Amino acid sequence: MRTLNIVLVEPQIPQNTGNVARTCAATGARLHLVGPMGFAIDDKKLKRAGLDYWHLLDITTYPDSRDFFARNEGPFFYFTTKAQRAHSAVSYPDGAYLVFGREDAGLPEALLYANPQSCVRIPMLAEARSLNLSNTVAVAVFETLRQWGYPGLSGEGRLRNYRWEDNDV
Ligand SMILES: C[S@@+](CC[C@H](N)C(=O)[O-])C[C@H]1O[C@@H](n2cnc3c(N)ncnc32)[C@H](O)[C@@H]1O
Repeated sequence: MRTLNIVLVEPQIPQNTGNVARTCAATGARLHLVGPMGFAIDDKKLKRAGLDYWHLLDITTYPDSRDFFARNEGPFFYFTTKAQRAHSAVSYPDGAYLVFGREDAGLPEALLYANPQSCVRIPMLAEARSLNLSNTVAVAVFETLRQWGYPGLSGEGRLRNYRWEDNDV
């Protein structure tokens, strides 16, 4: 079983973190929440967006980035609109940490300039400012899981009695 780590640095909007928590719970990704955050971990909006998936979640919280980087060795991949390389051009290794910035300010520029080779961008129109944080995480998680062959996940729903024909789209 492979390990995927999702890191939210200073998230501010509880519904975004709740959505991310649900994505992590449904895929087995570990969630790391790095403070200071814009809400309390027991916020009702956070729990509501995560629905009843919290018991499936492997979650760790950190007071700040210094504590997070002291306790985790990477490899880190920084998701930022400022990167030169597309997120899908990278082969994500087992144990990868996908790192995302706060909704208003993104990741600190000093961190990005210190690690330009590890920065990736989900392609967008040049004039678009950014994607929503929780959508960005979903795209990143599923690109990584696609590369890994969806380990431990099921691609089979309940429509089992249907047989695909060659001419089905
Ligand atoms: C709402 S965005 C932050 C916007 C901020 N003004 C910026 O330019 O970074 C929140 C986070 O989502 C991620 N993100 C949003 N759009 C992205 C994209 N196209 N490629 C990579 N990461 C993206 C980044 O991690 C970003 O820090």
